[in-house]
Amino acid sequence: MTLSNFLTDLDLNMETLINILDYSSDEIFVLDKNKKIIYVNDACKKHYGLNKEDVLGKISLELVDKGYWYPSIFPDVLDRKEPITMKQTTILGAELLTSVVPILNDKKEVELIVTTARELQSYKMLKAKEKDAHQSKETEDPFGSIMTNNEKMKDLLKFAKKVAAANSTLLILGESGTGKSILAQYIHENGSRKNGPFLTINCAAIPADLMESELFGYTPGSFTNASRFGKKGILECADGGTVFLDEIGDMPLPLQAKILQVIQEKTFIPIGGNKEKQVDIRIIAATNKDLNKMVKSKTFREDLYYRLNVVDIQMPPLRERQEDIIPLIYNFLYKFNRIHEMNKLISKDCLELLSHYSWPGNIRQLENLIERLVIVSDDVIDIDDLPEGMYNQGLLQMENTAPTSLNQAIESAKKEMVRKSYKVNKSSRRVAKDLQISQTYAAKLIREYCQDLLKD
Ligand SMILES: Nc1ncnc2c1ncn2[C@@H]1O[C@H](COP(=O)(O)OP(=O)(O)OP(=O)(O)O)[C@@H](O)[C@H]1O
Repeated sequence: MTLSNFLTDLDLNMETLINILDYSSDEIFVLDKNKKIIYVNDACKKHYGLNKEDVLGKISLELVDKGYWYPSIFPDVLDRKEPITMKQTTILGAELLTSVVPILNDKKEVELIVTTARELQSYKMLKAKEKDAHQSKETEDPFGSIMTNNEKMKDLLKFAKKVAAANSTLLILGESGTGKSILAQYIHENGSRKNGPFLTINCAAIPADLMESELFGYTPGSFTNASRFGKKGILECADGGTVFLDEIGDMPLPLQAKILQVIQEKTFIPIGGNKEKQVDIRIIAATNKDLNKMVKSKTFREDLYYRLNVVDIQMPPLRERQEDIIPLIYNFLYKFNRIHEMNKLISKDCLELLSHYSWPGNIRQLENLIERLVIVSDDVIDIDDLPEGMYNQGLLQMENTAPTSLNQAIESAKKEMVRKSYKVNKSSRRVAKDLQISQTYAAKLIREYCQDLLKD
């Protein structure tokens, strides 16, 4: 069979073509002469965590300004009117090799700009990013290693950057798994101590006596089983840097008193010692407990609470950052696909359900779930692969998100009818007939509402 026969048999209409382009693992991106994005394929989701609808019609510079990718390549192409290939980094940490080809009209003016972008290497989520040599100041990724699309989180990160510069003690509050530890690290990396050590102790994970020796160290022979050389504690090892006291709400009261002295006097005495040691450290503490309540019940020292609470930062739970759920899913999918040498995809229905789930364990729960799904699911992670409780709760939540306006209700009825009809009829011509609309309009609605079905 020749290629042309094959294409004729395929009934290669617009729908089929768009469907084919969405299968491409490379991103395809088309701009008009005003730098308005007039086409993008499905790959934009995994590269930027954005749906096509969020991208189409936007001026490319708006997305560059929001940090979705850098450096910008289009000004150069418009200027030079010749193809350019360059390395770019996206907001999700994907490294892309991007080729841009300008299409010129008879007058040698740029009519269209066609871009293809291929992933170069794994997403570098949460690792300090080396700045790309081409990266200009204006297009610099504004939040470094922490990824977010949520406005409240962006404000929080700006605030964190500001307080990073000061040397004050900080308290980070928030539910478990919301990213308190990585925020502490972010603050350290953005402050004047960034070249010093960043050491963490998890007060909930180690017994009280061990915690004391870990923090303060001990002198030679100070207790049975102690090393005869003694040992430096975390406070001393972190001199010139930052100590992160994770889960400080679990620190025993006697140790709270010793930490208070470190904060106030910058001095401490190692276990078994009699000489004070001086340290230059910044303390950042975090907890998911209600310290105020603990102060009232006398399980947390009031004076320490006020010393720690000079500046506090409240991490929002993931359920209040709904726009971050899908990008984070793609990040972790990418990460675990690479770690486990897999190439799993995720269905649109599954994504929708997960974005309505309440995530009580926040980002850590999401990360663990995606790793499990990458390992246990078939080629495409689907709703059936989810733990039952999650499936039921997500579904319930989706059903409860009922339309709140007439327009939304019409939109959702339209979507349901188009999807139903397309599932049965499988072509825009038959859908048009079924719903008594023009074929062009039917094709448009199918593209809008049935992307996932087009691939079946
Ligand atoms: N913005 C983010 N982008 C990507 N991954 C994140 C983000 N925030 C948190 N994570 C990941 O989620 C997991 C939990 O984050 P982290 O340990 O910082 O949370 P936590 O609030 O300190 O948790 P806990 O209270 O249990 O100590 C980590 O694996 C972290 O890498």
